[in-house]
Amino acid sequence: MPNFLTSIFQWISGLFWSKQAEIAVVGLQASGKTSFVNVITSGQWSEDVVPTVAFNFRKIRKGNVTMKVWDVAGQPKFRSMWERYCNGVDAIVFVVDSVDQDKFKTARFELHQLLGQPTLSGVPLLVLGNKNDLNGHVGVKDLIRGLELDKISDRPVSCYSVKSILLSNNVSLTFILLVLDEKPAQSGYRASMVGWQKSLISSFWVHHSYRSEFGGVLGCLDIYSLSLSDMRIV
Ligand SMILES: Nc1nc2c(ncn2[C@@H]2O[C@H](COP(=O)(O)OP(=O)(O)OP(=O)(O)O)[C@@H](O)[C@H]2O)c(=O)[nH]1
Ligand SMILES: [Mg+2]
Repeated sequence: MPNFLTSIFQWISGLFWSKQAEIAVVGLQASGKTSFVNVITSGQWSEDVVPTVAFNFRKIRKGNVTMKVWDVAGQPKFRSMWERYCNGVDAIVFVVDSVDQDKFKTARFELHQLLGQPTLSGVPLLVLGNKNDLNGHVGVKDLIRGLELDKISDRPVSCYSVKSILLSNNVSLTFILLVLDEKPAQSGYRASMVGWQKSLISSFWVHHSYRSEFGGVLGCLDIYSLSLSDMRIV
């Protein structure tokens, strides 16, 4: 195709396929939120992270996807701010340190308290159990139980076990789009999930899928090894 036709084609397909999303990333301190956001925005893992004060805001564009990201601080004194940053977003990303099981109770409390805010009703939730490169981490099954994700019935919920140090920005964006594409059970929903699951399965080594076991949680996978170049933004 001549160049100008390709450009026109890209412009038209951009109109139909472009996605804009705004997300808020919350969770207890040191769970890895800023590390994850660094990966989404720069595609690179950085060792030099400092505890966030209040929040960081990032805007990124990749392919047809434009995403605004609020990376909110997790120390106790900042948690009352979470609701403000989550208000109006397309998805809440809740990051948990999957090794630090002593903190699950606090994480569960803070998560359910947040979701109980009337302003956030129905906002899709993506839970990332982070740091699965470390010994002693728990998989999605225990995360779902520990955080009582199966009790959340007023919004789409997904849970993935990951290591932010090994994600690429495509992979991270794909997770988020995955959540945004999950609709409450209705006709057509299953077909779209099957498509997504297939694209995930072809790109990842998936060790377990508990989807059928936990009716309330739409997508949940333990992801241990990734082929970083495979994920495509659609
Ligand atoms: N092993 C391992 N360490 C990680 C991973 N993700 C983050 N970390 C480490 O966890 C620590 C905390 O990471 P941050 O990204 O600052 O955590 P945060 O959730 O932003 O913390 P606050 O800003 O205080 O709320 C850092 O030492 C990171 O290097 C991971 O996937 N694996
Ligand atoms: Mg941070």
